[in-house]
Order: sequence, then structure tokens, then C-alpha cells
Amino acid sequence: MRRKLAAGNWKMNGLAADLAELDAMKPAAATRQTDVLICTPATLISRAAEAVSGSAIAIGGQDCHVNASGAHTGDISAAMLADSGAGYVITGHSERRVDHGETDAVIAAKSEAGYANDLIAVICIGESLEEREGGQTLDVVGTQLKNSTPDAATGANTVIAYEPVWAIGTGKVPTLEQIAEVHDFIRAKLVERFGEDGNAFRVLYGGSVKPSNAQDIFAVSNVDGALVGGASLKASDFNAIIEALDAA
Ligand SMILES: O=C[C@H](O)COP(=O)(O)O
Repeated sequence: MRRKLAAGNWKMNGLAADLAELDAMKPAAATRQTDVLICTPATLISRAAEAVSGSAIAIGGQDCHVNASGAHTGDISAAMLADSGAGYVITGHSERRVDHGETDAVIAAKSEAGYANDLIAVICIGESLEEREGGQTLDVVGTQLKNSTPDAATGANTVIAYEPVWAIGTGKVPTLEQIAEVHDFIRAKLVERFGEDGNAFRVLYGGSVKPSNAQDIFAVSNVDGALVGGASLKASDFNAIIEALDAA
């Protein structure tokens, strides 16, 4: 039985005053079936980890460098994330693939850097609008999944997040049939590659998840939770999403 995961990605949002939102998420996070994760900007990780100490909320980073240390100005290593109190790291978010030219190979290496520091990697994959309209969705998702996921991935150290790029921050959401098609495909590919352990990976949906659509999305087969951007910034929205997931 896979535990559900409600993951928030604050992206480049959040100052010290916003840590109050984490406090307000604590009661909703104390659920029986759902893990709760907030990936804050790197500047907030250690304060966020302190703020959630003793609660059911985990803190994660949004990216890490492939190397453990060295001359990489402005970058942050997985060891630094772990040292700051993170338990997870997002790798391969489409905003990093696009803005920073990250390839599948780099994303796999970043995920391995996470494993080496006992971080759970949340590996993101998803097609662009052009790829969706060109009928290439499963090809693109399959290739990204294969090449961004290291051989050392397990259901315990890795979460897969399916995020159609065209649904991120746009308010556009795929149909429930489209979500089911991709999630069932991802599950089949994980089982083909990792055997029975392929059934242990959590597969999240991401892209314009809100309290108003969460219940429907969480009823879709092989959707084990969500990676939420905008609606994770305020406890009032994210708590409703956690509750919808816990009830699913
Ligand atoms: O990492 C989160 C996703 O990019 C989704 O963002 P969004 O919920 O604001 O569409």
C-alpha cells in the first residue's frame, strides 16, 4: 500500500513571514494516510525545518547540484540541503529543464546526489503543449522517465511527478482520462523496469491542482498525490488539498 503524498513547491516565493503558513498546515498534516512535504526556497529550508520540527510536515529543496562541493558559485549541493534539514529534493522540474537547460542525464545525476545524502528525489517529467498536440505525450514521458530515473531508484528513495508543462500555473488541467492514461503508463513502465518495487513508487500529478479539482484528480487510478505550486503557498488552500487526498 503506497502512502499518499501532498507535496508543495513554493518555487521562488517565500520570506520569513511566510513560515507562519507552515504552522497553519500542521493540523491538516497530522493525517493518518498522507505524507506532507513543502519544498521551500533554499533560503528558508533551515528555518522551515525548525518551524515544522515535531510535526508531520517534511521540508525539501527544489534543486541540487550534481557534485558534493566545489567551485560552483550560487549552486547548492544535496549535502547542504540535508544539512539544512531537508528530507526531499525536487529534480528535473520543467522550469529548470527550460530555464537552465537541464537534461535527463543531469537530472538523473542530481537524483543520485540526493540519494547519497538520504534525500528522497521527486523527479519531474511531462510533455509540452506542442508535444501533447502532436500526439507525442507517452513517447516524451516514457523517454524522460527512463533517462531521468537512475538505476538506483527505488520506491523508497524516489517519487515521480507527472506535470504537463502546459498545465503548470495556467489553470488548464488535463481531462481525468488523460491523467489516468499517463499515470497508468508510468506505473507500467516502473514495473517493467523495477519489477514488483515499481508498484512502490508514488506517482504524483502536478499542474493547476486546487481545492476545487483535487477530489476528482485524486480519484484517478495511480494518482498517489500531487505536486502543488500556487495552491501550496497558503495554508487555507493547501490544507483543503491535503484533506481531499486523505479522504480519497
Ligand atoms: O511544482 C509544481 C508545479 O509546477 C505546479 O504548479 P501550479 O500548481 O502552480 O500549476
